[in-house]
Amino acid sequence: MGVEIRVEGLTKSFGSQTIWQDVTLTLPAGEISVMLGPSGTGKSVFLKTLVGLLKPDRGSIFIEGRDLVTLRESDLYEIRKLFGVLFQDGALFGSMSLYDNIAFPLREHTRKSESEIRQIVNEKFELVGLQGAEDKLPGEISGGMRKRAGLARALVLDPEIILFDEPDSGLDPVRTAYLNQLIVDLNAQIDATFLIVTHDINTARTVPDNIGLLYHRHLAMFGPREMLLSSEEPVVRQFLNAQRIGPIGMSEEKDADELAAESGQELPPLPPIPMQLGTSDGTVRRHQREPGGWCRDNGVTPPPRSFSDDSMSEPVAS
Ligand SMILES: Nc1ncnc2c1ncn2[C@@H]1O[C@H](COP(=O)(O)OP(=O)(O)OP(=O)(O)O)[C@@H](O)[C@H]1O
Repeated sequence: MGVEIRVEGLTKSFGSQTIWQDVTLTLPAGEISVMLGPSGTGKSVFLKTLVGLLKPDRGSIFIEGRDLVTLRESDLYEIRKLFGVLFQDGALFGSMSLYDNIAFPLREHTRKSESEIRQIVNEKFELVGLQGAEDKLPGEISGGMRKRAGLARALVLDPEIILFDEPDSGLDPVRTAYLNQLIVDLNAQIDATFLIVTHDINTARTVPDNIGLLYHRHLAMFGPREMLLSSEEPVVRQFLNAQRIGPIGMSEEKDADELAAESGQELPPLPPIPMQLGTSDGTVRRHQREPGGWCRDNGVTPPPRSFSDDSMSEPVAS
């Protein structure tokens, strides 16, 4: 069914380098959330902290009423079983067939028989559309297939929460579109809580229920997709619309001179809010919101032509 993750006042640093501080957000149960941010803002560190691989300096991560940050290693082990993680490169063992890679967590963490394992592994192969590739080695398949195999492995212990670390990295736009569709279909089928770290603006604009933006060592905003896509907040507006004008510079923040030079320039209008990507068979996800619902409920007028079919054909350059 998916579980809620409530993050409160989370702060992480390495030595004297603060990565982010005071991050507070709730990943709603069963919903798809995306975390965005310029390179190096600590998105991967955030994922690793959620799953308990890194310890924060301060703050709490509540899952099912327990604070992960204060748990002993033995209890943390139990909570970690709720998570499936798709790492950037799939993190597959190069010398094992895809079948053995995907069976690995079941052989390591359960006492299931080989025939039970076969049944589960076959089911996951089918779920990610990799039937027939069981005997291949990771080096023999394309990057897109490796991501699918990594996803099948992340699913094998039936997680309640799935973390995707840049699922689209290294994929061409067509493969990214297929993977995004798989993510949405999967969410409809298994109803787990999804968090996706991505750089891909089109993914961020169309796939999730919620969007977060890490910037300059803090969480600039987190909330429903329509809230961020209609936001006039300069950093959010610049990032989600892939524009040069705004506070984000080439390496970090722009300095005062750079900002002054831009001060007379008019910002391009907000592009239409696209329709959210639906499931491939038309079934409605349990947490899917009605298009325009957030804007209407909050008295926000969305940009012209939002939520129309032609808004889908206007991808934002990323
Ligand atoms: N184990 C570690 N020890 C010390 N510093 C680290 C460690 N892991 C990450 N960092 C630093 O934390 C910062 C954030 O890294 P992270 O990989 O989370 O960024 P990111 O937002 O995911 O970047 P990108 O979008 O480029 O993948 C970087 O400056 C990185 O060098």
